Amino acid sequence: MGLLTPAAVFNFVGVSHGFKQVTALAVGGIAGIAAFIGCSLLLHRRLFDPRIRRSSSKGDIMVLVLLWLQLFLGLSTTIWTVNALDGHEMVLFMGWASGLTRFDPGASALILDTALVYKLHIVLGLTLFLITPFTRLVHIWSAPIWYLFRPGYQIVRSHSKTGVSTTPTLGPAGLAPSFGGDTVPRSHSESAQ
Ligand code: HEM
Repeated sequence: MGLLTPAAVFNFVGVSHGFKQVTALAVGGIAGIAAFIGCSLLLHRRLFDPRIRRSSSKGDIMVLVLLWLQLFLGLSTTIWTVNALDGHEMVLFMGWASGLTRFDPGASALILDTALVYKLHIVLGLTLFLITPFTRLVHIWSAPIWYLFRPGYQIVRSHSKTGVSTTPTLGPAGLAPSFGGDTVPRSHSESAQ
């Protein structure tokens, strides 16, 4: 959003380039660190939890690896950005982004002299958009408002009469995980949790 909003809008509302740059660095940096920690945990789980690993396609793993790399590159840009707090580099990126929306073939010339890490981050960012239709990332184009209105068919575990643990356990390789208790649709469950 920040890159695609025309500079004239920021000028109109009185937000200077320096203020926008520092805000983007601070807010984006904090959000980026949180996302990096979360993505690392998810990637570790997907790679090293045997049950999750068995049900993951190559595409599922690739998407997480690319997102992890993208976050790493994005956070790395901050090392360069702290030396450009007046926002002059950010103005170049904004010019490049608005050039893209106008199909301006000369847009890339604006960012030719910026650090390599920005370019790697941009190439990978655009690649993530490119692979979206072929991976699980496709869900970013859906607006899941229908979830608010759908009937309750969430699957939950019933309480076992025998007192046997209902903790999910690993089934034989290649099969779905087995559960200690019966699995029943929520609408039939006596005590939906
Ligand atoms: C085509 C897509 C993308 C483009 C063009 C892009 C561009 C940029 C640019 C120019 C910066 C430097 C901003 C500055 O100077 O302050 C940046 C920073 C950053 N980007 Fe991206 N990015 C893209 C996608 C992504 C994605 C998908 C993620 C997360 C997975 C991400 C995470 C970050 C982070 C954490 C920072 C550092 C914090 C900040 O400066 O705000 N970027 N990005």
